[in-house]
Amino acid sequence: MARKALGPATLEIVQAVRGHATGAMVAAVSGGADSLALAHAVAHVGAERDLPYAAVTVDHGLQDGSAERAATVAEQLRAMGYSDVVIERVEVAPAGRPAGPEGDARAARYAVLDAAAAARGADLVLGHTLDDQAETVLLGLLRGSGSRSLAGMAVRSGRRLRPLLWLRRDRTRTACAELGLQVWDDPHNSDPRFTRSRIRARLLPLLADELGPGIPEALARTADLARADADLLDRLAGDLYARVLIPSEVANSPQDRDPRATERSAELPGVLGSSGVLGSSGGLGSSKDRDSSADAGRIAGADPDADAARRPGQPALSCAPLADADAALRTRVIKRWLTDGGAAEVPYAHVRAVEALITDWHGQQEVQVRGIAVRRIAGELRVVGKSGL
Ligand SMILES: Nc1ncnc2c1ncn2[C@@H]1O[C@H](COP(=O)(O)OP(=O)(O)OP(=O)(O)O)[C@@H](O)[C@H]1O
Repeated sequence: MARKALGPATLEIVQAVRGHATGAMVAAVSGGADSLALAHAVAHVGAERDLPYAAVTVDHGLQDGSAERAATVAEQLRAMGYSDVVIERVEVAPAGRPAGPEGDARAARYAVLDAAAAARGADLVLGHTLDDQAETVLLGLLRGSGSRSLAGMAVRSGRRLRPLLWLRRDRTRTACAELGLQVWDDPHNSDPRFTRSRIRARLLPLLADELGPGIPEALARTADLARADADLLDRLAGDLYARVLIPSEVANSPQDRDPRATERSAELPGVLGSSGVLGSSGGLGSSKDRDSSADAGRIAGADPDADAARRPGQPALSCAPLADADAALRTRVIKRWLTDGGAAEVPYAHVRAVEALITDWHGQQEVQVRGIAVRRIAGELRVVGKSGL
């Protein structure tokens, strides 16, 4: 690698990598300005510290000429001093899957990038910048997400390292100009069909025009604060989950059921016919023609049908301690339990409907979540089968 004086933007990026490099590194390089500037810095720091370094570029095969582009990126990397350069061709699943082609491409990309880093015992070094972080936070806000989503990306997450997360994107472009690197601009990044592209190209510039500079930095700060909160809450929720989870052997044994629920349901014959929230068979109203005494028996665990419908090997959740818990922890526990139980994705409304079985219990029927059906039986939440949702 040529050893001439580094330009100011290049030096900033090298400093960022110096600040986080602890061992072998694999740079993930798309050929855009962020990852090319990053790749240069990884090679620079690897050489000066005698750390092994490699680079991977992923060809998703989604655009014409993608193979040639990947070959060009590989050439640029070798010219920077890389001897270990890998072009990974990935198959992206057909459109129509829940994540869509973008999500599929991302999942396939991360799978090969993570594997390349793991095979070398290296950190996977990614070129996300502060602007990417700001866009992520805005996307989360606009979707009505919780603090985990607002938390965006961490500089380090396992083997994944994002040393440029506190640098503005224009610095990487300037660095590439300083280095004489030819940058590839992904047409997807400016394609107005993608929400992220519109946020990048229109919304953030509009916010800067209307509110002045510093918005991306403020959003990145929001991510940092939200991440600290989300980490704490996730840890506390993990502890609570361990306390309220009833292993499947116990959950499936009728004699271990909470007798208080039996008493309670016996006191509530008049409301036990209420229809399950979000159930495919009904809305929120009560179905008057149901046999409330049969429901009372089912909730008390005396109905053999309820036993037959229960999924074997599925742990239950104890309702009483969850009723006393803070909502932030309760909803996290519910979401995790539903996901562990086989729910594909859990929309907020479904978490709230399951939560109502704990906090607003009046004998509801089963709640249908994505992929599974949940009921409260004898003071426990149980997965009782698959849902049609
Ligand atoms: N085709 C690719 N090959 C190798 N690395 C890539 C590729 N595309 C993206 N990367 C890596 O991921 C970083 C972020 O790129 P980009 O924002 O396009 O991807 P992303 O991972 O989908 O990000 P996000 O999670 O923000 O959507 C790049 O700087 C680069 O390090």
